[in-house]
Amino acid sequence: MEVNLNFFEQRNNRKDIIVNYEKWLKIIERMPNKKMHHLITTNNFEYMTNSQSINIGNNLKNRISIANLTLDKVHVGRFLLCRVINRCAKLGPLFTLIEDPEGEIERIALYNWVEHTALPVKVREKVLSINQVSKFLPIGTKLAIKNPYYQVASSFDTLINIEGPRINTDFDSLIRSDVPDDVIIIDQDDERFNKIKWSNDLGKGMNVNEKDKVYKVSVDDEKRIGTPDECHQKGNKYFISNDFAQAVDEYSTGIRHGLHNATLLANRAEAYLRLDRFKKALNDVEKILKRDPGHMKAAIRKGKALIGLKSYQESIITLKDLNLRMQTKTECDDNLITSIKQSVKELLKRAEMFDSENRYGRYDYKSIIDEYCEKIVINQDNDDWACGKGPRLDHAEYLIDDIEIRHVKKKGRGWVAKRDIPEGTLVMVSKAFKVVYGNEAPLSFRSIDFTRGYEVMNTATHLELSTRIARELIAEPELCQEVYQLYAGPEMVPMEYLDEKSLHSVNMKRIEKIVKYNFFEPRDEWDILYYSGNDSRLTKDYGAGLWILPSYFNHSCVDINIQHIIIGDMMILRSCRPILKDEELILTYCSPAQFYEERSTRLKSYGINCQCRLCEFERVESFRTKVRRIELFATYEKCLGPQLRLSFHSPYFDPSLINELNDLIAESNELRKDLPDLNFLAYEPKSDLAMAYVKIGKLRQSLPITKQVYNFLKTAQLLHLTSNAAYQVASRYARLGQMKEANEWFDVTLKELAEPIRGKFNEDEIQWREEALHLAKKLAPKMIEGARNKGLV
Ligand SMILES: C[S@@+](CC[C@H](N)C(=O)[O-])C[C@H]1O[C@@H](n2cnc3c(N)ncnc32)[C@H](O)[C@@H]1O
Repeated sequence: MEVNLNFFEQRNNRKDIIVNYEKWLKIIERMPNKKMHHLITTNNFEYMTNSQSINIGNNLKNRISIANLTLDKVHVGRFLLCRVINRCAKLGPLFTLIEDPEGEIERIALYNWVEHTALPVKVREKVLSINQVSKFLPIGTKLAIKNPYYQVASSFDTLINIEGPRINTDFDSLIRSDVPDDVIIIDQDDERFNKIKWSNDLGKGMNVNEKDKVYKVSVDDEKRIGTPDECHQKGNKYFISNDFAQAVDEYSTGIRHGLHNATLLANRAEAYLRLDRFKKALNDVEKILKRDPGHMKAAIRKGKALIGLKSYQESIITLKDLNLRMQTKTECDDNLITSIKQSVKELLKRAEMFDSENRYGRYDYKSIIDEYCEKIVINQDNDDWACGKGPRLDHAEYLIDDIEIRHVKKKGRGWVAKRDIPEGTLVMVSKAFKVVYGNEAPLSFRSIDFTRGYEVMNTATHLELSTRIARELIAEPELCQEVYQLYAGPEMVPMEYLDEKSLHSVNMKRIEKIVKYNFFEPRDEWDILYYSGNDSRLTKDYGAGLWILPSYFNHSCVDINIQHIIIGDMMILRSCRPILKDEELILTYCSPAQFYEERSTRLKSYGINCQCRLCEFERVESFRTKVRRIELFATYEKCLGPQLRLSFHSPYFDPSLINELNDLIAESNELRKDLPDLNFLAYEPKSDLAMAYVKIGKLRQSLPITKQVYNFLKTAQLLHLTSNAAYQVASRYARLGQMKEANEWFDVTLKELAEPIRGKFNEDEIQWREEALHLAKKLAPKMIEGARNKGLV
């Protein structure tokens, strides 16, 4: 990392460090809760896991002072004796200022410590005020930090800066510890440390008062415990402001002190539902219904909780029963009853839809795409989803009965066909276990990982994903096994060898590995956002998500038989060619259009030595051929391509470019003559060649080349590009006035766009065009606008 190290040569003096720190605390104090919440979400930048056991007693020989810390070094086997001299703040880690006995002071960041050591599970997701968090380490608390890491970190200001740090200027020094067991709180009476003289007085009122020393606090401690009624009101207040976790806390306090209170339980159930804690919601409503089977709100919430728990049939029974009871309630048919009747009807419809999706794979793709387009909108001013949770869609999962997970030679587990599967079959619909979209990684950590230098990567998104998975598992430990059974790399023992305790406890290291080997990237597949002028982070940063069942598909660069499409948080997987009984189902983890070196570097990081047709061929390709292909590519990327793009947009087109393109294509064909269906280098120059002929008015010459591009993309299975290629053929026919052919090719375009999502249209389907057009209008509005101008729509 290129950090201006001069900075450290003139370390700020004690007073400046304190003043800066306090200024920073003030900014945090004034920050709205919502933004704080965004900043606290990343909490795991682990630099080491094998903490060394150090004796911090005997003669304190392993003690190191701040002045002796070396930058960018983990001081393994040493410990830093220090005491807290200011208040704490928690963003990702817990930050505070410390001084050592020599009187040197420094900022410190304790990662994971609050989560593992001090904070009750139920308050982990909350934003803690500086006063609340300062109770963990009151001023004067003495600490021994084992294996301290003196790090170059972003300055405190940039931690809360929307833009993130400006490399080279916004860096500072920081002592950090990632392993909670490395942070030892020293008892005031610990004799080993009593003889140590501290060069500074903490000053009046700064000595730690034993009764202030609260290492395990609950946010509730601050409040007087109210009556059930007060808790109810407070809970409702939080509920209305969408703070459902806090509302649950209030209702829970009320329930604890008010024995059985149906209203509190019903409200808490609704708050749990909003937090997707369906089991807890179900528990609450079951308690109510046991005493009062006629409690309508409880019955509705039971229906909702059962949908959340994927017990669709049970939900339908509950809701139908309620519906029946509602019909008889004619005598008191007031507004409330009418609105409950309406809710029950709608909920029942949803439960029936989920049931049909889940059992038969019957999805209404039109409404799914409508829902996606509605939910993907981002507020222009604040980068937040216009629609609450973003494009997380409300649908059930589906798994065909014709496939199963089996052991596959040299690949571990994989999906295998139990029977023959025709092309275009829906084999699976999966909802993300957790997903982080490009705009959701915490602001200041989005594109730069401070610990690993300048590399711009999606690691911050991966860490955010790991953190969210960990939080989910903390709340629902029974889900651990679902996640832990996924491949976690060669260095992690398979789940079968984990003991009972490990099967139910959150293991961040394992989660990070699982994310590394199994993540998928949700992206704007159809450029809807791009074309709608939405310049949000979502168009630039890919997100990352974990989908459980799709994680068992193995990879091949080419000749795949499964195509996967991500719509919001929903992954749709279809066969893209016929699959035979006992054949493995494979999809691709990377684009075959990349060079072998790029692909194999990425695949190596997954431990894959790919044996596909393309990799096998490219591995033995002569060095000369390889170099020539790279040269051709460079010529196209750096010279010819940009020149062409300029010419396409200017009134004059230089026809000599056509010769250059033809030469380049001919040579790349020659280099790949043994594998013509996989000459990925040629298809972009070929598209340009077709366009060049259009430009000089030779449309007839352009047509066969455009068709070749389409056919190549189709056989090479670059299926996300085929609809656009088909559209080029249609438009060229339209320009020639051959409307019959133009319309035929526009039909191909619509099918290429819609079929990966909704499956093959039947030959005799009359309405197919209407449905395909509906999807195309939503997903490719720009293309449809063009088609309309050409008289194709
Ligand atoms: C997402 S998982 C796929 C399921 C995995 N095979 C399992 O047993 O859970 C990815 C891992 O599967 C293995 N894998 C996937 N495709 C492979 C291939 N073509 N050749 C060898 N190993 C492969 C690699 O170990 C890779 O890191």
